Amino acid sequence: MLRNSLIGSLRQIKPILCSQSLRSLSNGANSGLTTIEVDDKSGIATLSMNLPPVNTLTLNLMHDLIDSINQIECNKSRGLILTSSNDKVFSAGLDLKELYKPDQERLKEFWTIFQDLWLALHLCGIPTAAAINGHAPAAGCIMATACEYRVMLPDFVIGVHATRFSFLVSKWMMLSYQSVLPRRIVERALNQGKLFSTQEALEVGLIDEVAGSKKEALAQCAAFIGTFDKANPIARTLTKRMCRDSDVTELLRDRAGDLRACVDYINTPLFQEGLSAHLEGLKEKK
Ligand SMILES: CCCCC/C=C\CCC/C=C/CC(=O)SCCNC(=O)CCNC(=O)[C@H](O)C(C)(C)COP(=O)(O)OP(=O)(O)OC[C@H]1O[C@@H](n2cnc3c(N)ncnc32)[C@H](O)[C@@H]1OP(=O)(O)O
Repeated sequence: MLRNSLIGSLRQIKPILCSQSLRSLSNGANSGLTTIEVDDKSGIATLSMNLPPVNTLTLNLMHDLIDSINQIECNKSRGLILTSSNDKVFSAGLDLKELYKPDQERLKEFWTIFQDLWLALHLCGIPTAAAINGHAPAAGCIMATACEYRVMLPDFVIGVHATRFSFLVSKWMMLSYQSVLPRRIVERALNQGKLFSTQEALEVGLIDEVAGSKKEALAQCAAFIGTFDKANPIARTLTKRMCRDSDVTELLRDRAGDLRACVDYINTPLFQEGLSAHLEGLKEKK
């Protein structure tokens, strides 16, 4: 709902018709795969992904994330921290099972909701930060880069390793990565299929800080959100959208074209064979 209004006019202040009262953050119509906790003192909302074992982005989890982001914005929270209830994995990225020999209509729905989630995070009017308390490969990394700040715990990996399995990424996914890292590093990392360790991610600037524990990561994210206290919230939101306008427009100008290209690519033998080998590799790990 919110996203549609933004798609109409990116520069407008979102015409939110939110009737919910502050802090009444129930998970209403969603599947309960996310939880929202609002800190009474700071007014900052922590949004946790809670889909065991590894927070794969299924249709339901993506739906719940979008719903939760909308709720948090509507309830005038001061900021949003995205994190995971799992202490080893932030998110394993897209649900690979949805991409293997897919039902064509469901695949379209799946890719469209992934586009929606990316837009929801990119256009979120309030300050956003990711407390990356576990591995964040592929779309897990893309979600983190859609936030404004990233704090990560040691000894995990983050990055877009798509080429390792003959996957490609859409241009808007690359732009997210490129909004955080210099283009030459993105080009190399994407082509290599590189997963950065926490320390490497800090050194290249993919993350902003390292934290010793989840509690510290949440505190560091909250401190970042606090840095906007002197900014007028409406001016801040409009400025954020202006800064992100070209990346968002890249997707919005031809969402249907992106969907077609992705569906076509996912159906190729090259993609399906790479995916099959990757799924086998995940099984054999055990
Ligand atoms: C021009 C047009 C452009 C065309 C582009 C179009 C489309 C291309 C699509 C490209 C999109 C890319 C974005 C993505 O996000 S794709 C997803 C990539 N993600 C991964 O490869 C992550 C794989 N997972 C892991 O590496 C590990 O699971 C881990 C996250 C490091 C966690 O390790 P660990 O804690 O040891 O857990 P397990 O490995 O044992 O996993 C537990 C369980 O979960 C299953 N699983 C893991 N990840 C996924 C996944 N992404 N999807 C589905 N299932 C997953 C794993 O198989 C285990 O299952 P079992 O317990 O049943 O064995």
